[in-house]
Order: sequence, then structure tokens, then C-alpha cells
Amino acid sequence: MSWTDLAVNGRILVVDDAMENIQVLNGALEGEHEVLFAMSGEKALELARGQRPDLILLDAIMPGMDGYAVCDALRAGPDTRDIPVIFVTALKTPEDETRALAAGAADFISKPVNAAVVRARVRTHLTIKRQSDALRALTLTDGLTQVANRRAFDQRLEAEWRRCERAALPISLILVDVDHFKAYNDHYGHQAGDACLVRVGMALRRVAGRPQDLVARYGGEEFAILLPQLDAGGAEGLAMRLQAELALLEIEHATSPTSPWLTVSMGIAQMAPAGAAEPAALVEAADARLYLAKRAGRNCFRIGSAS
Ligand SMILES: Nc1nc2c(ncn2[C@@H]2O[C@H](COP(=O)(O)OP(=O)(O)OP(=O)(O)O)[C@@H](O)[C@H]2O)c(=O)[nH]1
Repeated sequence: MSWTDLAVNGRILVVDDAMENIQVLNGALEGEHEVLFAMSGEKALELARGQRPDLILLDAIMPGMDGYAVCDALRAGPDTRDIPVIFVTALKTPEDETRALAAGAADFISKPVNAAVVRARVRTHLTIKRQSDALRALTLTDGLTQVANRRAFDQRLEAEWRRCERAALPISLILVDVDHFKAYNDHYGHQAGDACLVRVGMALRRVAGRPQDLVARYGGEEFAILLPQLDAGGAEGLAMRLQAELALLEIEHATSPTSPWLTVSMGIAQMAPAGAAEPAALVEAADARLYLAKRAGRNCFRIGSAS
């Protein structure tokens, strides 16, 4: 995608309680973007959460939940707080404008709207949104393997932990450590070691394929697979599939005392987030099992429930 493409093909949510206003904005945008619309604040929030628009054009004054309240609710939601909002309103005073900006709006367009101005503002904010999304993705991705990095893992662990706690669901974690990787580097060279980590990361992604699963590079030759809504039995099945997937790759490791092929050791832990327990306990429990797997001779996993 080139930089000019960033300004078009967005998903724009238009929120206004008057159909004629929606039609005017739709007419201004429909050739360039996908337009969704809502006629109340409540419906706008539902669509924002479910459809993840790139940008919201929001009427300030609506019966029931007004634009300011919608803006507050969007900012409070982890899934919606980064969606830029442009207020579109008949209110014109500097106080109105300041209030909209203070509520978190990115910009302000006065009614009656001019189609060319709407199109231009939407292009500008869509471009900014996509650039900041790309930047955020970069700060959360491991440069070598392209899986999530440690920072992304920490953030997701915290968020998924809370989610599973609210829904009374289990959460599992597998720590995956490449066996005898120092020997691999020493024998094949650091660049071959890098390429090997890339292949392991890809294999992990193939087996942890549910949308809520997260594969991350946890440290040098250690990966983490975060598995929300999965119990220890499910995590164990996944660990076995990963062993099979790596075996298929047949990555030669001539100096490994464990196997002629590259292998991994895994520590698996499951918890039901509740009470005073903290996410770090899940990592500690998986790490303790990983240590046991290494001690047991490597190329295996150990599993346990943390309390
Ligand atoms: N090529 C490459 N090597 C790395 C990278 N990050 C860490 N390593 C290497 O991974 C090796 C890890 O060595 P150790 O912690 O001794 O573990 P090990 O040799 O795998 O032995 P066990 O874990 O006990 O089976 C070190 O030699 C690091 O230099 C990386 O990004 N690329």
C-alpha cells in the first residue's frame, strides 16, 4: 500500500439522528469509502465495537446519548479508544469546539457540511490513523521473527487475564525454549541461528491459529504462546501439534546431544484468573514447568495448574 492509498477505502461510521444528514455525508463519502451509519449513540457504540470503523463522524446533539457521551464511552473502551472521531455539528462557538476536542475528538466540522471539505478532512484523518496504526504495530512486533514482541505479550497477558477473569474462563500459557541453541549457533553460525528462530516462530503461528491466541518472542531463543479460553488439556494438545510440526521441518542440529533435529522444551501452565492472583503467576508457573522439561532431558513438555 502506498502513502496515497492510505487516504481511501476506509470504513467510516456516520452517526446522526437525522436521516437527511446521514444521506448528505454518505453522498460525500460513498465513492471513496465504505460507509456505515447509526442513528443513536447506543447503536454507534455497538457498531464501533463490532465493526471497528477506521473513523467516526459524530453528531454532537442527539436525543438520549449525545455525541460527547459517545466520545467518552469510545475513549474508555480498549477496542475503540484509538478510533478517531470528527464531530459534525450545527454548534459553532469556540466553547462548543473546545468541548468536542476536550472530549477526545480529533477534529470538528460545522453544519451545513460541504462535501469537498468532509472528503478532505476524512482523507487527512484516515491517513494519520493508518500511519499511527502502522507505527503501533511496529512497536509491538519482534523485528527478526515478526511475531509479537515482549511488550505486546505483556499488554495482551494483562488484557486477556482481565477478560478471562470477567468471563470465568481459564487461560493457558506455553513457554517454548529451543534446545541447545548455543551449540546450534556455535556450529552453524549466528545467521543460520537467526533463520532458525524465524522458522520456529512461523511454526508456532501455524499451530496457535485461533484469533485470540498470541505467539510472542519472550526472550532470545524463548517464545510464549498465550492461550485465552483454553484449559491445560487444550494447551497440551497444542504442544503436541507443535512438536509434530517441528519434527516435519527437520531442521538439522548435528551437535545436539538430544536429537539430530532441532527440538524444543515446553512449560505449560493453566490458571483460572480470580481473586488476588496476578498474571505474573501464570508466567512463573509455566517457567517452572519449562525448567522441569529441560531437566527431564529436553524435547518434551511439562504441564501443571498454577494456584
Ligand atoms: N542466532 C541467534 N541466537 C540468539 C538470539 N538470541 C539469543 N540467542 C542465543 O541463544 C543461546 C541460548 O543459549 P543458552 O541460554 O545457553 O541455552 P541453550 O544453549 O539453548 O541450552 P538449553 O536451553 O539448556 O537447551 C545463546 O547462545 C544466545 O546467544 C538471536 O536473536 N539470534
